[in-house]
Amino acid sequence: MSNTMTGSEKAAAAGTAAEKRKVKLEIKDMTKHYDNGDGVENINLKIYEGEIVTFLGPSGCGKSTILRTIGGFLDVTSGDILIDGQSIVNLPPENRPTAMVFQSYNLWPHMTVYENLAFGLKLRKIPKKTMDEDIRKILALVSMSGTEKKYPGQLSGGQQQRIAIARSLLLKPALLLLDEPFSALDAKIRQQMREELKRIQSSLGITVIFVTHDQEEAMAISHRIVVMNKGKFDQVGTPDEIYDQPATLHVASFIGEMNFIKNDNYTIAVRPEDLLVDNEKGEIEGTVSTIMLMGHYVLIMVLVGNDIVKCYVNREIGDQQKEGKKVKLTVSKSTHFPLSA
Ligand SMILES: Nc1ncnc2c1ncn2[C@@H]1O[C@H](COP(=O)(O)OP(=O)(O)OP(=O)(O)O)[C@@H](O)[C@H]1O
Repeated sequence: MSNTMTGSEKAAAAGTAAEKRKVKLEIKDMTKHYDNGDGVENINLKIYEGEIVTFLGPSGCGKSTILRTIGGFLDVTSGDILIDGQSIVNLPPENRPTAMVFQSYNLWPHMTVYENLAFGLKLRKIPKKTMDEDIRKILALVSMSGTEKKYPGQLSGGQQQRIAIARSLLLKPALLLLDEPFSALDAKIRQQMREELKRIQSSLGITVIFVTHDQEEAMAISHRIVVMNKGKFDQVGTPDEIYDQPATLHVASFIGEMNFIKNDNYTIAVRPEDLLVDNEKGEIEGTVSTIMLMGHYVLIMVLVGNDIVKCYVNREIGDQQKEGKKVKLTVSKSTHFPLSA
């Protein structure tokens, strides 16, 4: 995609490309209410072949509920779910063309890696020669060649999760469902696993639905993100679109760093990197309260009225500032929300 495109042009281009692709999953007016009334309401969504779509939102917003209704672990209250144009809501999980990977790897501890991987294939009566070949290939794909004889207890968390993903992929699902698959892993391994997942997904062209409450993870791996809040969709869009044009205050506050500056009519949402800090020119007056060197950039906290406004500036500009000094800020890009929103 051209670097000269604006965020909205990129989003439109991505949208057009998505429209041309085959719809893999369609959720139509789906509602799932638990007995206590909690759940999700009137969910509508199309996911296209070869996409990674992430459900992102705070704990309890309904991400896992939707994933489980797709996987068949929960019945829907009303509405329909279709994969490749066929309704799946009346099928048990084992008859759906989906495979689910959970946060806890769910490998059988008494079985070797090979036996864990072979289990589902044996149930499908796949001939041994084909099975061995498939297992060899999938282990290579998840960078775990040569581990066939190991037991899960002899593998690290990240390695166990690679095997769990390999096990799901062996069943050649139409849709791979991943429920917070990396949240038990430490930060560095987690980041590696994101890259691995993207590589695996693009080499197989498989359609993936990913659930996380980690916005950075969602931004890093997704073609599109569904931002959820209290059982509903707040916004569905590409990472660029969600970051540059948040549709609601919730999306604006949930994704990335954001300042909220109120005037008489609006709340102005402005990212720290979209504020220019100057000694003379600028529309907003404030006083530098703190300066922090963050590595390749500097965080300047500016007191505006009673609010602290965060600004990211380069080191050259950072070096010109001093705590206690009066400065002026210019907003280069922002989103306005009515005060009642
Ligand atoms: N089995 C259940 N019975 C009753 N209510 C439930 C049940 N499972 C979930 N809920 C409620 O439904 C809502 C959505 O829960 P869900 O687990 O889908 O959220 P989530 O976004 O996946 O959260 P988390 O990130 O914590 O897993 C919450 O209010 C939760 O309390």
